[in-house]
Amino acid sequence: MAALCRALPKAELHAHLHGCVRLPTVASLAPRGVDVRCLLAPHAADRSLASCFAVFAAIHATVTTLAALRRLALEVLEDFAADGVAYLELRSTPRALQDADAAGYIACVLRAFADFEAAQLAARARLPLTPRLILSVDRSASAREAEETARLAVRLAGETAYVVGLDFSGNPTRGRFAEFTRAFEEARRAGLRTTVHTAEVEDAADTDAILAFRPDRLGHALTLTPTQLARLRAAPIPIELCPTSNKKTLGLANLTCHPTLRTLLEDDYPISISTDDSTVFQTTSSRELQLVAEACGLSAEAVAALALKPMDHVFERDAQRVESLKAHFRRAAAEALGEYHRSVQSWW
Ligand SMILES: CNc1ncnc2c1ncn2[C@@H]1O[C@H](COP(=O)(O)O)[C@@H](O)[C@H]1O
Repeated sequence: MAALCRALPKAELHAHLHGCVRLPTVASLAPRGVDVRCLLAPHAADRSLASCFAVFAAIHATVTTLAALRRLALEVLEDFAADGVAYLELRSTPRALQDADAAGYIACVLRAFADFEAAQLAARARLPLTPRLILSVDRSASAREAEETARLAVRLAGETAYVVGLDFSGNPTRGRFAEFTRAFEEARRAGLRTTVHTAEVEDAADTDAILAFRPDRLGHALTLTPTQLARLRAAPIPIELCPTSNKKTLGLANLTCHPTLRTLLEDDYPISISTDDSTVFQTTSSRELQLVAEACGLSAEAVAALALKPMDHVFERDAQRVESLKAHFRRAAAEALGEYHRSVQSWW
């Protein structure tokens, strides 16, 4: 199953740039006074939300220049491509660096995307990765900052195909979606797609406000009340599930205790399986797929279908491109399944 999951083409829809950085890079860049030991193995066992946010603070204190950000972004793209991710919606929160403002930060990430694609083309990559960017609004920030981020996202979406949406994330114990609705309405009016971290911790009123807004996708959606779940079943909004992240932040013994995974799979609800923060949770897109397959006893065909499923709710705006990506996915998945069955037969 591990080999099949690695070989399948994957679409990663929920990955935060700074949560996916390479550890050795962060360790080598960390300035004096910034302790990055919280990223290392023994500490990684504790990934409560509080621990995650301590890690993000250490990474942000390390990545303070455009050169560091560019290196980081290129490495993240390389790592997802090496894991067989063919379509990636990476998200990141614009912030000022020592040598750039928030707009300069995003311009740097977009240049890294373009350079990465040019390098793939030159290398004639067999399964090239299509990168897209979602700008994140941090729920700890002010409504004014959120509106600036929304306006930046709208402007850039008019200038480049790379920018496809607006996300709401950050420490879920802070802020409320209702304070930021204006920014998200502005983005939606301008044609941008929206995804909102929802019910990562228990907060039924916040979840009600998010569901009333009806974003294009929901992140996590873990602590839903029965009424909220029924509402979603009646009118589905695709959910981005991040199994290892969910297991760790909720403190679950294993994935079979996940509050929604099995029921959403059984309902054929629109979901995507994602990493959230591949470094913080020490995982990959392939591994997340494999963990779900093992926890839910999926057949090889069901896993291949699950890998393809997110392509139905990507934020890519070019419909023709989505269709050609899907065709590409189906061909590559058929090859991976063929190889899997051949290897199982020869094993017997
Ligand atoms: C664990 N679950 C999570 N829940 C909520 N927000 C999260 C998150 N994981 C990451 N982020 C958000 O992404 C930022 C890091 O990447 P960027 O600096 O934006 O590239 C974090 O600071 C947080 O705001």
